[in-house]
Amino acid sequence: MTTKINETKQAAVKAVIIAVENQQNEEIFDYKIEETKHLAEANKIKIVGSLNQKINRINSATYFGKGKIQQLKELVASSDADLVISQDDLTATQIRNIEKELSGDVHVVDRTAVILDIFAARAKTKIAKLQVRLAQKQYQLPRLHTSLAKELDQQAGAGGASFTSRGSGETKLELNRRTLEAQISQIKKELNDLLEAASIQSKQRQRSGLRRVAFVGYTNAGKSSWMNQMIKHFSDKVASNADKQVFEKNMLFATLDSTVRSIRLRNNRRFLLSDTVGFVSDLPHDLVASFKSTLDEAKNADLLVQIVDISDPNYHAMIDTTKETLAEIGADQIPMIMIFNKADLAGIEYPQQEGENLIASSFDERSVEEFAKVIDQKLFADFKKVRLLLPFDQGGLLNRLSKENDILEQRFTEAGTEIMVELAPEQLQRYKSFLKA
Ligand SMILES: Nc1nc2c(ncn2[C@@H]2O[C@H](COP(=O)(O)OP(=O)(O)OP(=O)(O)O)[C@@H](O)[C@H]2O)c(=O)[nH]1
Ligand SMILES: [Mg+2]
Repeated sequence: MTTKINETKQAAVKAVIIAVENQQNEEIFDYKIEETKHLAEANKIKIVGSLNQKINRINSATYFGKGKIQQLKELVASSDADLVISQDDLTATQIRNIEKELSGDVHVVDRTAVILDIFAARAKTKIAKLQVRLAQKQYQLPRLHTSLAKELDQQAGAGGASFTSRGSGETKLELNRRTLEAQISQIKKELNDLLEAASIQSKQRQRSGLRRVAFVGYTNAGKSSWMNQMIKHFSDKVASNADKQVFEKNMLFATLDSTVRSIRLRNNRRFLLSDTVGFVSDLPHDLVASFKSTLDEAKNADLLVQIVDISDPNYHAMIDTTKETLAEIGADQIPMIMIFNKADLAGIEYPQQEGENLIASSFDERSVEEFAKVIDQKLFADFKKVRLLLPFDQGGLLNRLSKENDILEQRFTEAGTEIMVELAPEQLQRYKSFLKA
């Protein structure tokens, strides 16, 4: 029976959430506290209490007012908490002042720090790691001279992450602004080089003329699961990694990189499908900025498919969160349909079309087939079936067309190759001189 010892050894960090409630956030206040709880849990932090104050203005020195800080002290002591997590971003002064009030080893962080921590722990690829490092450093910059800043740097340097769950041994190293700025530009440079190499691929895709669809939505809604189902059933087996599945897991922010796969429907219509990072409310601006290239996958899509976990009681708020994040990355004008996913858990009949949207489960083959139909109708609605006559010296065109479109008929005549093909409006424009009267 060593479990007891193991338990104490790995005892989770215990934290108290503090939040300010005002007219702007009262409607979504509970949802956001709930969200922070989940974020903390994802970092193996146990929430042992929460405290909120109804004030219209946050105290610039101590976040809460005087009396509330007193209550916080008592709560932290009685619940034996090691950490305080603020719902709003804190300044260096606020962190320092609250920590002083609490004394002892209790640390104060904000929700943004918790999110950065999760991202740091999840990042696997070189690009994702650098993107997180960049966001961390930028977050650190205005918070220099707090205990957090020192520790952050120490952790990042060691390749580790967690700065909400404190390790022991604080560094003596005093970081100055210039060192940090130099590190930031170094990371940016490294990242740019890597992204440049990667963007050659994405430019090639852009030029390919294939329609692009991106899964978007709240974290853990099932985007990667849908991606994998589409790869399994509709993969266009031309590229070497065409069948390669993506990582899906019941955890927040399982996906930090975007993946693009070529999909071929049963009627041979083709498009590019991408899976990308999930959203959460108030995603830190630094993170959004450093994940720009990853999020561009959504921004450059012709159609967005928002995956919604309809079994979650907060799914309406999650839809709003997704809408706000899409607006922040400049993708709110792109046409969008919804998959109300996890209908199996919600006890709703599926698959079921509701207007352009689908109630479904990614676990269900019929749902996947139904989604293929929905996509087919939506994505290719403006395609036109035409006959082209391509002179024999235009072999390149025929080659290109057969890569992007399904050649429905083909026959050789004296004047050239006559084909019947379905074209997108922009292709129709491009090939109009070859239209057969
Ligand atoms: N019951 C049920 N579970 C599902 C369904 N679709 C996905 N899941 C589960 O939901 C969890 C999250 O799935 P993912 O596909 O990783 O979610 P995601 O949206 O990619 O999440 P992030 O990458 O973290 O943003 C996994 O445990 C899946 O097995 C579904 O239709 N029904
Ligand atoms: Mg995912």
